Amino acid sequence: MKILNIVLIGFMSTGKTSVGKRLAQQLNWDFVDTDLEIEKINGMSVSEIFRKHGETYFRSEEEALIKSLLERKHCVIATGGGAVLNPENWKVLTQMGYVIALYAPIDTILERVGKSNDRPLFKSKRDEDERLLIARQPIYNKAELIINTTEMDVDQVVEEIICNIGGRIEGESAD
Ligand SMILES: Nc1ncnc2c1ncn2[C@@H]1O[C@H](COP(=O)(O)OP(=O)(O)O)[C@@H](O)[C@H]1O
Ligand SMILES: O=C(O)C1=C[C@@H](OP(=O)(O)O)[C@@H](O)[C@H](O)C1
Ligand SMILES: [Mg+2]
Repeated sequence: MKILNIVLIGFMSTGKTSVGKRLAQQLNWDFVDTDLEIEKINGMSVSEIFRKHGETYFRSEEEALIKSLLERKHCVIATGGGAVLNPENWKVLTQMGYVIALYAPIDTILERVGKSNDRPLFKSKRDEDERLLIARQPIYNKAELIINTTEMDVDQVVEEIICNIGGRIEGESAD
């Protein structure tokens, strides 16, 4: 099966946004980060949306945005970490393309988030954050490809994806 779009899922700070941007550049595809699109539409950051309107509003914006992507092709889509918890989003995203989960263990995630955490659902408290990671991981594990990014930098993750997709890009000839 040819790949029409690539969808990146996974926990906060596993690298979806950074990898997605670079992967799209390499493939010469569009890059869509669902959080950035929601920020553009609402004229404020995700954390401001959570503060002013609450998570329920953010999730409805996320669902509407993901639905609006359905007809797109040759896109790399970086989702927010909670997007695939909604079965409607899962349906659209799996229909759109090849779903890849990025994984990192909690200590790597804490290092990557660093001190400048602007993620409303990330508490920078190891036990609490790990509980959320463990609760969500079974959903991320439903992806067609899971990449453990612990020992990899962003370029290596991009390389791994490009190697994995091989000649399966839609629009490329089979030879
Ligand atoms: N493979 C990696 N190795 C080291 N740092 C990374 C890696 N992937 C992402 N980062 C860093 O981690 C932070 C969060 O990355 P980001 O792409 O925003 O993740 P996500 O979109 O999954 O939340 C950023 O500072 C980014 O530079
Ligand atoms: O995991 C989540 O529920 C969230 C992840 C964030 O995106 P990243 O995964 O890109 O940090 C963002 O969508 C929002 O803060 C909620
Ligand atoms: Mg992101």
